[in-house]
Amino acid sequence: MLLLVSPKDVNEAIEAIEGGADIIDVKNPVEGSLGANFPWVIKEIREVTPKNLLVSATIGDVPYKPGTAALAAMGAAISGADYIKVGLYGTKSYNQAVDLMKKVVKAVKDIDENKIVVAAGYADAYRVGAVEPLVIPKVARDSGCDVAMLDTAIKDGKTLFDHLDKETLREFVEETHRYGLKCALAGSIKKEHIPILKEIGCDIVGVRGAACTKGDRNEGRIERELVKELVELCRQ
Ligand SMILES: O=C[C@H](O)COP(=O)(O)O
Repeated sequence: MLLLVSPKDVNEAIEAIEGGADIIDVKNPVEGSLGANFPWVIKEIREVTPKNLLVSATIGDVPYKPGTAALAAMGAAISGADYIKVGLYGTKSYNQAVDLMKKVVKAVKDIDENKIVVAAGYADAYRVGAVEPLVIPKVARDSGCDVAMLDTAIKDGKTLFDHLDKETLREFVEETHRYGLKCALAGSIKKEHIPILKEIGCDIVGVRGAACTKGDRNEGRIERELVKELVELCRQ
């Protein structure tokens, strides 16, 4: 299982790289769960990241505005992101989510068909009125994405597993794999969750809080030693 770590600046990215993270996921936590960072931060992080490591960038917890999302995705791709993650926050149905993701896929793949597009839903979608998490694999498949992902929308200490149980997450993973796509799971993941995510066949686990000082995704900073511990658990 690969470890995706979400730094907010270049110094945190260096800690994630030195700690052995597989995917460096540029994020801006003050703008929300999947908050977008600035193009120049993505570019700077791409420049310090070894070529063999993937750089991911999230374009935000996006409203149902396909034009805005497509343009933001293009910006992330041009700034050097290999992975472009979209938080399906304002899309209220399967049809809206597919519509938006199709436009994002077109914008990104027109630049480089090898870039990876991630449709990210929320395990706690019921708390924010977003599209149901179990619809995300079909959204990803029907819009031409490469990865189906879940995170949590509200970062209040509740984890992915507080909203969806292991068997439901297993269904999510298996459906995603049936469609030939990869699966990423996140949401205040702690060390003890990693063996469970491996057991259900998850391909990529995403973390920020668990890699930060005192487990605090907002006030803490990513530390290489914490990243190393998480990497070891993913490799076991
Ligand atoms: O993409 C993954 C997120 O950065 C997860 O953040 P978190 O572990 O603080 O919930």
